[in-house]
Amino acid sequence: MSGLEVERLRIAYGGNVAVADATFSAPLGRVTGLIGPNGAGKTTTFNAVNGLLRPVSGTVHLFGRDVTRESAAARARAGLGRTFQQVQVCANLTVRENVALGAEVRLIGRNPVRQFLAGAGQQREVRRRTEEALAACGISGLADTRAALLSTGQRRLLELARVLAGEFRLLLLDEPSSGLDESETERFGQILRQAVEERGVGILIVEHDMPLVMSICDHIHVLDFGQMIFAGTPAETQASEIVRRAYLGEVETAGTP
Ligand SMILES: Nc1ncnc2c1ncn2[C@@H]1O[C@H](COP(=O)(O)OP(=O)(O)OP(=O)(O)O)[C@@H](O)[C@H]1O
Repeated sequence: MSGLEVERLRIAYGGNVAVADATFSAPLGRVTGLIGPNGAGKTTTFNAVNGLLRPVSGTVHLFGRDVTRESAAARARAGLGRTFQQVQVCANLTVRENVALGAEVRLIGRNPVRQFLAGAGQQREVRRRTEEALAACGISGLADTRAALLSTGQRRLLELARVLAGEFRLLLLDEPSSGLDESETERFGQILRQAVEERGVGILIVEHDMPLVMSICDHIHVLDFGQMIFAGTPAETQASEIVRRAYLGEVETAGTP
């Protein structure tokens, strides 16, 4: 089944067009990269896919359904997961409690009465998913630690574990490796590949860390000044003269793709 399909998406802030007629897809069972220089329109595109921004024109299909007019909450219920550029965790809860939130929202639902009445079976399932996600992200040893005490890298892993504990079918990741050191980034990449291969989910990732992008993506789309300028495999993207030129001003800071 199809994951995300975006067609001729146009997004403007006031009169300024930030994304111009972008067409791309992110199928299930694949890691798809969305890259481009600073200000290219990647986060703006994510926000429109997610439902936080309304496009001027164009369509967003999720799992074969047109969700262009649907809210962010409805898209989340359909199976769209997301992390943000700024890590968002509940600082006063423990790592385990944070991760359990991800499992509870999807299993028990939004209705507080249903949460109160959640059966033992559901609670067991929440616990199982929580422990599984903690282990997958290598943070079981931190389960009882308050999130406020974690390093940025550990918070990133916590955020990922919370999403993995839920039931998303397609995950949007916005610069997930920022704040991670090299070995944490490598582990992060392995966790993502594992989720795709074992659960058949799809991932769309915006990321500046080119070694990570090149090692985990099956397919890459490149944005520049709001336009899709290239799409191809990691090897094709690395070899592309068009992509290289788009990145020229950033060679020293981000590394060329
Ligand atoms: N809230 C906003 N209001 C007005 N213009 C905005 C807003 N957010 C982004 N822009 C503009 O839209 C364009 C695309 O920005 P966007 O943040 O989507 O790019 P990006 O590719 O995610 O950049 P980065 O890699 O730096 O995060 C930029 O020109 C930016 O200045």
